[in-house]
Parts: sequence; C-alpha cells; structure tokens
Amino acid sequence: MTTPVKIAITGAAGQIGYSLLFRIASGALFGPDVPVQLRLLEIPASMQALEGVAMELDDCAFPLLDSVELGDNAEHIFNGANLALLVGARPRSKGMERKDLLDANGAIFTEQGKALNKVAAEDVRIGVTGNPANTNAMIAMNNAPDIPAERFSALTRLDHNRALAQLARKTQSRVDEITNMTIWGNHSATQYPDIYHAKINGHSAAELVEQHWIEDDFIPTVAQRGSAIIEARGASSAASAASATIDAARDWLHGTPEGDWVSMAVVSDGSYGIPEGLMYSFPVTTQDGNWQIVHDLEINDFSRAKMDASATELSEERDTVTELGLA
Ligand SMILES: NC(=O)C1=CN([C@@H]2O[C@H](COP(=O)(O)OP(=O)(O)OC[C@H]3O[C@@H](n4cnc5c(N)ncnc54)[C@H](O)[C@@H]3O)[C@@H](O)[C@H]2O)C=CC1
Ligand SMILES: O=C([O-])CC(=O)C(=O)O
Repeated sequence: MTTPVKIAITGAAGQIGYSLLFRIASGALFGPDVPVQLRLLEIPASMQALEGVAMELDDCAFPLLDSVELGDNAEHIFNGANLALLVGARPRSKGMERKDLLDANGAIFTEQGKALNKVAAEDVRIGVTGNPANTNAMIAMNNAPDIPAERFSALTRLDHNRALAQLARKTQSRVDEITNMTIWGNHSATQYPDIYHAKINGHSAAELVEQHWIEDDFIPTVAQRGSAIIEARGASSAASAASATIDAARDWLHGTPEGDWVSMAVVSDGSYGIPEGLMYSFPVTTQDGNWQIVHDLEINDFSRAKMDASATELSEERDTVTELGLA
C-alpha cells in the first residue's frame, strides 16, 4: 500500500477549511491512489466546531482518508507533516490597522514557524493562505532556520486563477487555452496581474485586448476581487480560496506543464530587481516539489512601475515586522 501523506492544516474549522478538507480527503490534491492523514490545528475556542467538522469527515466515508488528528498545539499537529497549509489567521476587524493585523498574525506565524522547524518531516512544504499571506510566510520562514527557505510559499494562485477567468471571459476563450499568466508581488491590492507574456492558443494575449481594458478593467478587477466578493457575499472568498490552495500545492508537488508556468509567492533572490528575502509572487516552473523563477522575461515600463510598487509595499510590511520584533 502507498504510504499515506501527512497534511497539517491550520484554521481547519474556518470557512476555507470547510471547503479544503473535504476536497483533499477525496483525493483532489494527491490523486486517487494516495491515502492522506489530516492533522488539523485550531485555537481552543474553535475545537468544538472542529470536532463537528471531523464528524462530517467520518460521515463522508472517504476511502483515501487514513486518519484525522485534531489539536490546538502546533508542535503536536505539525509532527511529521509532509505538507503544511497555514490557513488560520485572525481576519482584520473594524478599526484594525494593517499594523495591528501584522501584530496579531505575526505572533501566530512566529510560533508556527518555530513548531514546524522542530517537528515537521524532512521533506515538508509549507503553503501560507492566511493573510497577510506574503508577510506571514516570510515570518514563518524566518523562524524556521533549519527548513530551507524555498520550502515556504504564500498563495497568489487565487489571483492567478481570477486573472485567467477574466481574460478568458473577455476573449471568449477557455481558461485552459491560456498559458503564461503572471501575478507579481503581494496578495493585496498592489498585486500586478501581467498579461504581456500570456498566450491564448499560442497567440499573444495582450494583442487580443485593448490597453485601456488591461489598465481600467482587468487589473483593478483582479486586484480588488477579494473586496468585491466580501461586498457581494458578506464574507470573504472561501471555496475559491480553498480551490486555489489545492491548485498551488498540487502544482508545486507534481510539476507545471511544459511551456507553462504558475504564480507563487516565494522568497526573492533579487530576480527582476525585487529585494532579496521578500516573499514576492513570481512566475515559476516546478518539478519534483521544487520551484524555479522564470528568468529573462522582458519587462516594459508599465509593468516595471507596478512590480516596484508591490515590492515597496512588501518592504514596508517587512519594516513593520522588524519594528514589532517578529522576524
Ligand atoms: N491568500 C489568499 O488568496 C486568501 C487568503 N484568505 C485568508 O485566509 C484566512 C482564513 O480565511 P477564512 O477561513 O475565511 O477565515 P475564518 O475566520 O473563517 O477561519 C479562520 C480559522 O482560523 C482559526 N485560527 C485563528 N488563529 C489560529 C491559530 N493560531 N492556529 C490555528 N487556527 C487558528 C480560527 O479559529 C478560524 O477557525 C484569512 O486570513 C483570510 O484573510 C482568504 C481568501 C483568500
Ligand atoms: O480579500 C480578502 O480579505 C480575502 C482574500 O484575500 C481574497 O479574497 O483574495
């Protein structure tokens, strides 16, 4: 029998968790032949709700679900994890400044980085969905000195998927006819969805649309989609965020198709002039659980300004984290 994969998921009783767990348990991430062991972390106040979710997992009778472990202790839950999906974070509430959010969540990701460093499996990969995702991932990475920095990534796949959907609708094509989409930067309103390298059935996407659509419609729609969902649904995106979390982990572990790439926020090595050490979204190819930034793309002035603006925001977040003494 195939050895089960141990997947730790934080914030498992939350909105995203409620979509994520059931899909992973049904084989959406590792395929139909690999059993999974779910290790679910919550805060004490949400443990009862988590027990309810675990009862529903039982009731699905998923053949691939080997075991479910619940807990509120990070070191216990991360023990032996091959994949850690860090979803749980305190959402911003009324009157909270970005700095307050970084303060509250910074403490969570400091503790979880340390716990992963101690007890995760040798081959662990860590995907951060909880916001502010890029900087949370940087904090966890900086608190896990024994885990290679390349094992951490923050989620910009939802933005990538949103960009595919918008471009497909505009050009009346199918999402699977589009390749080489890129999200640069932070998972925030400063992100830069870039279609200058994207192709639709091999043709340049930018040549199929008007520049004013890119600037006045496409970019703001993708960058502000999170707020639009909150406005419409009264709650932030959950099923789409869970779906993107799975897409990102699956492609990271199982590879990108020849000729295409995906967007992942990963630690910058200075590529494209982005300051080293920032967790910045780049176009990446993946193979056997490793990613590589796609190099030598031509960057026009329009793109350059937007890429730099998002890097500046991430540098400011890093400064705030340093002021708070977190990482
Ligand atoms: N990167 C992305 O594309 C997206 C990120 N998000 C972010 O994902 C996060 C989760 O979103 P939802 O599931 O909707 O929120 P939610 O509030 O429904 O659930 C979050 C869960 O995390 C738990 N939690 C809080 N602190 C924890 C800790 N220290 N350890 C373990 N669990 C903890 C809470 O008890 C709660 O059950 C939020 O930060 C949200 O902003 C949401 C959508 C997209
Ligand atoms: O905007 C939010 O609060 C949730 C989020 O990250 C998204 O939907 O992209």
